[in-house]
Amino acid sequence: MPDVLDASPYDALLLLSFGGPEGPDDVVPFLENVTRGRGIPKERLKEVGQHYFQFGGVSPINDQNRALLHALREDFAGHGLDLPVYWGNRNWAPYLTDTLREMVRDGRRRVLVLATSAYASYSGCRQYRENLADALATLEAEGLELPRIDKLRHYFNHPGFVEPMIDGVVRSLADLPEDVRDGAHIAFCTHSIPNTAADTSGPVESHGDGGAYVAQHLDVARLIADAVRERTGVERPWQLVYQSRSGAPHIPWLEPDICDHLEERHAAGVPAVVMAPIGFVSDHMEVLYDLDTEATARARELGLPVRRSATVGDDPRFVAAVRELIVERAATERGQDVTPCALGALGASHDVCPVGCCPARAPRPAAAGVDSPYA
Ligand SMILES: CC1=C(CCC(=O)O)c2cc3nc(cc4[nH]c(cc5[nH]c(cc1n2)c(C)c5CCC(=O)O)c(CCC(=O)O)c4C)C(CCC(=O)O)=C3C
Ligand SMILES: [Fe+2]
Repeated sequence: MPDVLDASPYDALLLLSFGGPEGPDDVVPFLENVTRGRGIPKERLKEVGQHYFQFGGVSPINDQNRALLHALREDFAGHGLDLPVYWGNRNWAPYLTDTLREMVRDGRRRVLVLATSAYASYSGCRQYRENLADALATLEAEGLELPRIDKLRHYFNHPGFVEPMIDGVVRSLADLPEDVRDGAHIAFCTHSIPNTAADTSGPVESHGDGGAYVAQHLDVARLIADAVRERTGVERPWQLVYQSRSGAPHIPWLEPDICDHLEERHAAGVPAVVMAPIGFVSDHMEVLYDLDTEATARARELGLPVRRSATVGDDPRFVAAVRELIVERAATERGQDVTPCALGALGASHDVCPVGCCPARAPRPAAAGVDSPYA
């Protein structure tokens, strides 16, 4: 028998994700769910719909979450962590509200949330918290007793998130033709967001150009680049670049875009590039289309060899990291003195989002933070 791990006071984990379409008929309603009230131009939506149709209308994200769910359950069982795991999405079935209702009916009273988003920002954090508040409001209106909901801290700098990505970059470099391998640059890729959203990402005191969003990505990029240099014995230039921009062209979003970056590197004589999608937890559509399809096609036109390195997905080290994060947070909630596990210069992120953290354009209730209207 393994030692028993203590998850109390928590009685359930909720894997909370984005959700994605599972067939052609799902694509338009999914996009409507995602973009409701967000002012994304129609042209952009048509284009993004095509990305999904090109893959049979199926996003891989749901199967990736099913695999993660399975791996978490196996890992918990194997380590004596007695904590049931549920799964709900913000934008597609199984919907968060339905999952949370099921959890309440199962008698769950203290829910810990694992979001499939590792960094600070409105899109990666508060929007998830707003959707949790919406779900709680619905259950409240149904007369159900509301559980207390906490959210695990941002895990971008947890070794179980960073180490699989180091391996991934090393593997991608090894996969490049030998004559371009040592000269290859690394492009660390993440989702572009509006500059204003980046500047206000994270706690108020960390605001500055690019805010916590950019600072956290730079910290991870530096960790990976340093480890890759140590492992391969070659110093390679790297840069943080962006992808998947939407929104009106006159509103500034984080740049450079990966495709422009590849052109610029090629023009500068760089012989190859590894694209490392550090902003994402699994190989979902933003990776499959924006990097593997669009950016890779651009590179081919240029004659620039590129490789795209792996996301963590259900890597056993990431799964173990989730378990460690749970045990750590549960101990903190029980009043124990805990040293949170984190790599890099920034240290562990806060457990509970402070007031004003990654604000929305229009204030809305958000659960699992200091400013939550719920207990
Ligand atoms: C920071 C960030 C992450 C990473 C953190 C996290 O993972 O949460 C992320 C993930 C994802 N984004 C996804 C899909 C989409 N995101 C969109 C739109 C937007 N994303 C934004 C930001 C982010 N997005 C923003 C600022 C917008 C503009 C509209 C708005 O301000 O809300 C749109 C609308 C069309 C478009 O314009 O692209 C779609 C379809 C999928 C699912 C992929 C699949 O199906 O496999 C995933 C995992
Ligand atoms: Fe997105």
